[in-house]
Amino acid sequence: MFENLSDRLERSFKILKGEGKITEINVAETLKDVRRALLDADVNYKVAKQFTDTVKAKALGMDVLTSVKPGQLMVKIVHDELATLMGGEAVDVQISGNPAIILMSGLQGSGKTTFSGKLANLMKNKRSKKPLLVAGDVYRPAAIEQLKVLGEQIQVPVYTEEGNKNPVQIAQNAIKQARQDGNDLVIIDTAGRLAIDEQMMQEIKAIKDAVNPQEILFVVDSMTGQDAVNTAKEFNDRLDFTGVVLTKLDGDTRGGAALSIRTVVNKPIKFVGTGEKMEALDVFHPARMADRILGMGDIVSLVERAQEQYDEEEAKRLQKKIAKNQFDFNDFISQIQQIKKMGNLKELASMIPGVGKAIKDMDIDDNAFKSIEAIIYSMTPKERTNPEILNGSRRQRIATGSGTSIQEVNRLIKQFDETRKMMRMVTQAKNPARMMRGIKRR
Ligand SMILES: Nc1nc2c(ncn2[C@@H]2O[C@H](COP(=O)(O)OP(=O)(O)OP(=O)(O)O)[C@@H](O)[C@H]2O)c(=O)[nH]1
Repeated sequence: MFENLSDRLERSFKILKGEGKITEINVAETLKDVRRALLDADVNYKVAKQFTDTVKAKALGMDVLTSVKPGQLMVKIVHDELATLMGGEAVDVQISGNPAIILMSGLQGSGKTTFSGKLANLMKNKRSKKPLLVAGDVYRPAAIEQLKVLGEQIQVPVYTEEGNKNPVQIAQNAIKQARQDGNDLVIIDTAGRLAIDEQMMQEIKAIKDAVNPQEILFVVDSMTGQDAVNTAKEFNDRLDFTGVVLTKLDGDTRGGAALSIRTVVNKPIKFVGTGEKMEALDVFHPARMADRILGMGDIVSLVERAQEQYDEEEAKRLQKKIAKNQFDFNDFISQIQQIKKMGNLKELASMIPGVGKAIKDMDIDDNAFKSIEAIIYSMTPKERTNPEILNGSRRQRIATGSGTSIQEVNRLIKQFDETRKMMRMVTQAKNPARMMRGIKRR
């Protein structure tokens, strides 16, 4: 995401970074370039103009031209202004109240149902909440079904009233049910509507008035560009929502909506959706997003993502096995699964500073682990726990079973052996002499 914008901005700053050639003229030129880049990324015209005007004023105020590193100072000013444009500080979602009630709004297909599931999952796992999901789309039976499937997947109950066509009643009944069952968070998914559909706009307003939610989140597909900003405005006029959720930021979006929405509706962006999986949800941090736009990477989010998925118990168990030299193919595959849980590989790699641009045209296959998994799953349980018994004929059988080649199987087993040796050495590192002997033997 934002690739075009970060490329363009980087190019605009290049002139400024060149030594000794900075003049008032090329600062002005750069800012013109910045504005053009913003407009091309689908940022609202007024927002882009206001942005460059502010940057200019700040640059003059700080006497950029006579500073030691004018180029870097300009980048910093633009970075800080980008963060301010997107709201400055991260704003948390309100979950006080028992039950706390969160109402979803947004256009058809914006990703409301998927986000409702992701939010319930996050609240359950990270905030120790007991959420209840409510299927408030009375028009599309498939939408109710979709929510039920998600609920099952993340193990969160879903309240439905098939046959009842009154979403206000459904929402009220769901809240009663939540009180009875001790659910302290109610997430109400509603029917996707077109802003111009008066009846449907009245309906969601009626739900709001009846249940008085702590949060009304406006879910918007970031790929819709300028339209997203207009729709946000219409929904905000009617509902006075409390926050914005940008979905599909993993897609081929130009990102302008993210930059404009905050200014246009003056409501914070609270979450961003970055994929179809239930884990693909990030709390929105303006400064980190500014880093990303300027190609500085987002290492903090990457570390957080790793920590979230890191299973301490599992790590302890593994450590013990490694120490006893019992690390086997079952552990190997469980490690792969942990990495996969962190999300899309290309997206993860692009959070590393400097890597985003380098890999933007590269095809990083999310199925990179597929053949490894196929090979391991084609082993018998005995082979997985005792890799030593993998002789030639067993390897051939595994290759056939997994639809790979004997070379691939050999390569994997070799890699596995090396990993095991390395692990063993690291655990012996407390005894350097033994470790050195180990290295010499290799
Ligand atoms: N790549 C990507 N796809 C997403 C994301 N969020 C949702 N989707 C996909 O977008 C499509 C629409 O999402 P839904 O959650 O069904 O949208 P909705 O707003 O509930 O749609 P209606 O039920 O028609 O109102 C689905 O195929 C989702 O898998 C995201 O962050 N990234």
